[in-house]
Amino acid sequence: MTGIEYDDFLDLAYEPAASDLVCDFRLEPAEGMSMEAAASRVASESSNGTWAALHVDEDELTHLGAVACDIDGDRVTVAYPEELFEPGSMPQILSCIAGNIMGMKAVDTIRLLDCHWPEGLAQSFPGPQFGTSVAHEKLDAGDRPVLATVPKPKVGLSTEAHVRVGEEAWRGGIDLLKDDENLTDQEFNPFEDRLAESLAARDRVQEDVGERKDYLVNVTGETTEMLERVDLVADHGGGFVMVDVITCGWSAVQSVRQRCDDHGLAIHAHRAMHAAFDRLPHHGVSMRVLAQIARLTGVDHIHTGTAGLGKLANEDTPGINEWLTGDLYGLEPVLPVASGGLHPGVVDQLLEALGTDIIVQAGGGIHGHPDGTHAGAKALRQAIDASVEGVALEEYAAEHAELETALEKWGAE
Ligand SMILES: O=C(O)[C@@](O)(COP(=O)(O)O)[C@H](O)[C@H](O)COP(=O)(O)O
Ligand SMILES: [Mg+2]
Repeated sequence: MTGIEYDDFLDLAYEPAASDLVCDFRLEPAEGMSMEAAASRVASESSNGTWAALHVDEDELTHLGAVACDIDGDRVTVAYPEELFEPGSMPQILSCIAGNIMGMKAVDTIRLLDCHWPEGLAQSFPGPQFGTSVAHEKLDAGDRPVLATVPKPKVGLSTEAHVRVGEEAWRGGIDLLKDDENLTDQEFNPFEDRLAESLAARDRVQEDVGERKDYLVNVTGETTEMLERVDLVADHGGGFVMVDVITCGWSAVQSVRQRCDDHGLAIHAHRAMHAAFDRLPHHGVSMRVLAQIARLTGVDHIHTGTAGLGKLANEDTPGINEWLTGDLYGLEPVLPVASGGLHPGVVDQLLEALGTDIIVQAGGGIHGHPDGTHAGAKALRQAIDASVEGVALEEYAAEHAELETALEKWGAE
């Protein structure tokens, strides 16, 4: 017989094995609880332990206990044996490292900060099908950022109006038209009509301007319905789908990835609701970890923030982007998306902070242009061209009226 109790899950001399999944947490023990005691409870409850001491027949047990192996201030490192996990199942992994421990009384707060993925477990996931290569495999962005726009207002436009706005933006220099997160298949703008007519407009524009364009159509919905929408996108000749990965859940993302593999479609990951997990610095799951999960499960692009330049709060965009594009056992890199409150006046600072291997999305920053969508799109493209060429926006604006008007309207911050 062997006994299993909380103290068995703490070993500060333990060196993680190469095959272990190693997670970094920030935690505040409950009043009267030591950091060691709290750490052992985190390791226990997130692997195979529980609050009562257990007595199990040695012959009947596979040792799957995690180990709290380092404590540094409010940081605790826990190493998980790979046998604990079902290869290729993100929901199962999260049920361990971000499951019940998030609600334990033993800690006042707990945040999963970072994960160090072992090769075996990482490679049990497909990773992106295209990743950063979409910029030249599916579009003609070359060395500049890919440009995207969401028609605004977010919802309520008829299909006809949506397509008109898209065509104006594409003709103004935008590469990707994108649905907003709350536009799916509503009566005022039904999914298949919107899809078919937008792609027809895309084809007209491509014919005229000689530059590839595409559409990030939002397929988000019930999983079976979502997979049928993915098939429809392929039937109509689209190259991309958009999925809201947090609201859908990772198992749905994994199903969409498989279906997109069949059709050669790229996946744009929007992340509505991410802030419910990552906004509070002492609790939840960091955006860094959410981005890691997104890369493993196979999205090609994901929103990661604007390095503080936009309207939404974000954490460590440069660090997350570095992880998304760095080496990971041969998995494709993910193209980060900067979006939210952006306009031509901040483009130079944005590229300075995040580089050019990104997607820049502007909705209000294009459709709010005083001269309308087409001028707004031209102004954003001009700001990008100026910044890539290293010319100051104001100087470039002197020769480009649309950019000049945008700078007058929104300034350079
Ligand atoms: O609805 C919006 O707010 C946006 O369409 C941006 O519109 P604007 O360009 O008009 O601001 C995006 O959903 C956010 O950028 C998502 O946030 P994040 O990129 O941080 O995930
Ligand atoms: Mg939106």
